[in-house]
Amino acid sequence: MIFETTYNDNNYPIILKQNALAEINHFLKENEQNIVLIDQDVYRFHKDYIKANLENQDIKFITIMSGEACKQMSYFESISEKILSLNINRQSQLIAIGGGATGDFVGFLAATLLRGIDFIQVPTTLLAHDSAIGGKVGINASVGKNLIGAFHRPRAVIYDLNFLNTLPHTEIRSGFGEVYKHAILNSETDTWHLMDQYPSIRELSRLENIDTFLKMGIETKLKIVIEDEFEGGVRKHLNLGHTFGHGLEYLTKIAHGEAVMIGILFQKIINKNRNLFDNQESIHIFINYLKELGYPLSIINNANIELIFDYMKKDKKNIGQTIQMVLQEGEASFTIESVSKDEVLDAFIELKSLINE
Ligand SMILES: O=C(O)C(=O)C[C@@H](O)[C@H](O)[C@H](O)COP(=O)(O)O
Repeated sequence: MIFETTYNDNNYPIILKQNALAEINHFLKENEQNIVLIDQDVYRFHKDYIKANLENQDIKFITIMSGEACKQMSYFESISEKILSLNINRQSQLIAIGGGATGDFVGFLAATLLRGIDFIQVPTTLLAHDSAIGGKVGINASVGKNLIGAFHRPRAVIYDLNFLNTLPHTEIRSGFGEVYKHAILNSETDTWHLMDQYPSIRELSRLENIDTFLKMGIETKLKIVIEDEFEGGVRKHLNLGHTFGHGLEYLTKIAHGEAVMIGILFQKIINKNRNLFDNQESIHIFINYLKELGYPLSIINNANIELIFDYMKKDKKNIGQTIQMVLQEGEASFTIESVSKDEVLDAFIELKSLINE
């Protein structure tokens, strides 16, 4: 499958298929530096496959720390210096091979080195079907996630489904969180269809038909980011589950998409308390589903809501001193609303009691 963005200019393709990696050769620059920055674990597992697919065997590889660990300012500085020591110029390009964190980090290097050079996203996880598209790139600050960043479009996204075969369960659950989010944003039909296809972790870990749902996710995301690239309005909906999720993730270090799924649950409780889309029944169905898939709900028992709330106060959607959350008003209908501290504390007490029922 090939998708193409439909901006006014600088469009890029998203190539999604088994063995997509070979397509990268069409995007390598002749007589310029192409530098691969690759998650060290991905390099360990897949270096032979990756190198076998590259026609230019002189490409420089730099392995980087795996996962969120790379998204630190000190690491950003050291890798920047390393790349600059290779005498790059504005025609050079970076190639990010790894999960969402790798893409965010390498994209931010590309956005800032020499005030901006090209980069290619080669996502290797389920989660990265979301993060590789739309141009959000960045690193973390000590006070919160993704607080230092830019919007910088990739030149191409090459999504080789072969990489998904070696993902551990946590990583599958994490990516599935974003797939699920896209289904909710899209329609109730897609959400039920997804739940029917993957009723438990057994079916989910086989990832049968996952390309159908990745297609749905990518189409959903593309529609939104093309309408509102810089997150002035509708793009905020893509942050569903992230206000609480980012706080929980940063505090507990659980995987991003696992935290987002718990953030979606938190958002459902607030929806119910405001008589919006959810009710007791829909929340119970969702909790049971999360349990079937093995999401780490028990992490909530020892989480400190005051600390999570401090992270929520740093969320980029906030206006003035108020926390803004994505809430659901109806099927595929979302709104951004201010949420008070009392409301957050009440929802957290309810969340704790519901997961332990
Ligand atoms: O693309 C977007 O916009 C999103 O919000 C997608 C999110 O799933 C993704 O995790 C994103 O990186 C979060 O962005 P942030 O602005 O909340 O840091």
